[in-house]
Amino acid sequence: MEKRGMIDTWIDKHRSIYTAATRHAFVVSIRDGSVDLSSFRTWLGQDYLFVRGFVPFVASVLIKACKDSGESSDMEVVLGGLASLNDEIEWFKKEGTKWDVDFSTVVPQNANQEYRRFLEALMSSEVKYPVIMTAFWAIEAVYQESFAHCLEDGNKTPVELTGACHRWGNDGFKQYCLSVKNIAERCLENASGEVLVEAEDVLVRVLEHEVAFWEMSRGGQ
Ligand SMILES: Cc1ncc(CNC=O)c(N)n1
Repeated sequence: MEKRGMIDTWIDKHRSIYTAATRHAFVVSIRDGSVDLSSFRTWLGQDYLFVRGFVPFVASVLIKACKDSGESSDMEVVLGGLASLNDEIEWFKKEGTKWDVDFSTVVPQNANQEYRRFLEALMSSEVKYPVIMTAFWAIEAVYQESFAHCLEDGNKTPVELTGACHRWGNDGFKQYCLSVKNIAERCLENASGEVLVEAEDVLVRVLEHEVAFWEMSRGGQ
């Protein structure tokens, strides 16, 4: 049995926003096959821009893992995540071609810009390792939970969208998210009350940004 840590406690406490982030109408529409392709194209273009901004964020997590973590394996987990972003960017480019989305003309919407500004603030050297690890876990876990849902039994996910769902919904990504969660939990066990307050706040804010991010797909432009 997995030990219950702070993160599970916080997820229970903030269950409604967690569900809003992991079962958004856009994700549910992929799963039930009713998805509007212009929404998917909007998400694809916005997420490509997001992921480009996520790379320096993960790089800053990597630096903290090297400097502030007492465990040498933390660095390897984060490095694995950074390496998979390399494949991910290539994947986005192929999808862009497939769906006729020209990334060079995509304009970041407000929710995207705000999310990226939030990530930039977290990249400061002042932000404590347990706090950035909690944020990192939440960002990855929302995509893992959302896209895994599109592949669960009974799905009617359109075959041309299963590539996206497998990217984040596969078992390897699930295991990787668990590794990040275990790192975060270990750090939180030894954190001060002040750091715990900060980590919980950052967790909720990630979930809010993720909801706002999915919401952009409604615009469908
Ligand atoms: C808005 C958002 N959140 C999380 C992820 C998943 N991490 C890397 O790909 C993502 N692609 N986009």
